[in-house]
Amino acid sequence: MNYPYPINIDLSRKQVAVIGGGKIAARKVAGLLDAKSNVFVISPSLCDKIDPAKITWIKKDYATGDIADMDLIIACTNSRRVNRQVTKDATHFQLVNDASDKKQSDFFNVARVESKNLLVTVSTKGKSPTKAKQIKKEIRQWLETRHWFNQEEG
Ligand SMILES: C[C@@]1(CC(=O)O)c2cc3[nH]c(cc4nc(cc5[nH]c(cc(n2)[C@H]1CCC(=O)O)[C@@](C)(CC(=O)O)[C@@H]5CCC(=O)O)C(CC(=O)O)=C4CCC(=O)O)c(CCC(=O)O)c3CC(=O)O
Ligand SMILES: NC(=O)C1=CN([C@@H]2O[C@H](COP(=O)(O)OP(=O)(O)OC[C@H]3O[C@@H](n4cnc5c(N)ncnc54)[C@H](O)[C@@H]3O)[C@@H](O)[C@H]2O)C=CC1
Repeated sequence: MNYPYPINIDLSRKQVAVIGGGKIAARKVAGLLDAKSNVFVISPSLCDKIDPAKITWIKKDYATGDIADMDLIIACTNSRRVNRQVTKDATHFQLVNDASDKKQSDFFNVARVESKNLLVTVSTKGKSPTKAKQIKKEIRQWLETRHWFNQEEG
């Protein structure tokens, strides 16, 4: 992604589909629940890091048509073929993240540092997620030395 357009999205009134129920799905689901979105997981299995009480679990293999009513979609099965099919099935008004192939993604997830009054996000434009994670940690260490970052008021 050479020309990213950064935005913060309010997902609290949106339906988000996560295809796949493994470790990566668990990370994406955690962020989506923090954002108060309505999460639907489409997957035959669910790892123990995803609480079925907090999502709608559609217990099946992905099939065309499953994402018809979804606003935002994250494809993170361990099959690149299935993930690619999800991108193919999406309409032009749905945004898809293919966690296994950045070239097939309309949007990327970002690393973040957050407090009550501040949100700092980090992206390497898809070049190195591990580097984004490391830079996030360094930014957090610096921010934690700033009084206003830790302030609860204001
Ligand atoms: C393009 C993007 C799309 C997206 O997922 O949105 C993407 C893609 C891919 N990631 C891969 C691997 C890893 N990703 C992580 C971690 C994170 N990845 C995240 C984002 C993004 N990852 C987007 C671009 C971000 C940017 O612009 O910098 C973070 C920041 C946010 C989040 O996931 O929510 C989160 C850190 C969260 C945090 O700690 O804060 C780790 C490390 C770890 O898990 O500890 C590894 C293993 C090490 C390695 O392999 O490098 C692979 C290869 C998969 C394979 O092997 O097939 C692909 C596929 C590809 O590159 O095509
Ligand atoms: N973007 C990112 O941050 C990262 C992405 N990845 C990618 O994510 C993929 C998934 O990784 P993990 O979660 O660790 O794999 P995993 O093996 O833990 O989980 C895979 C999940 O996909 C489900 N699944 C398989 N076929 C399916 C189908 N037809 N329909 C619906 N669900 C199906 C399985 O039931 C399982 O729940 C990796 O293969 C890799 O390509 C890996 C690391 C980081």
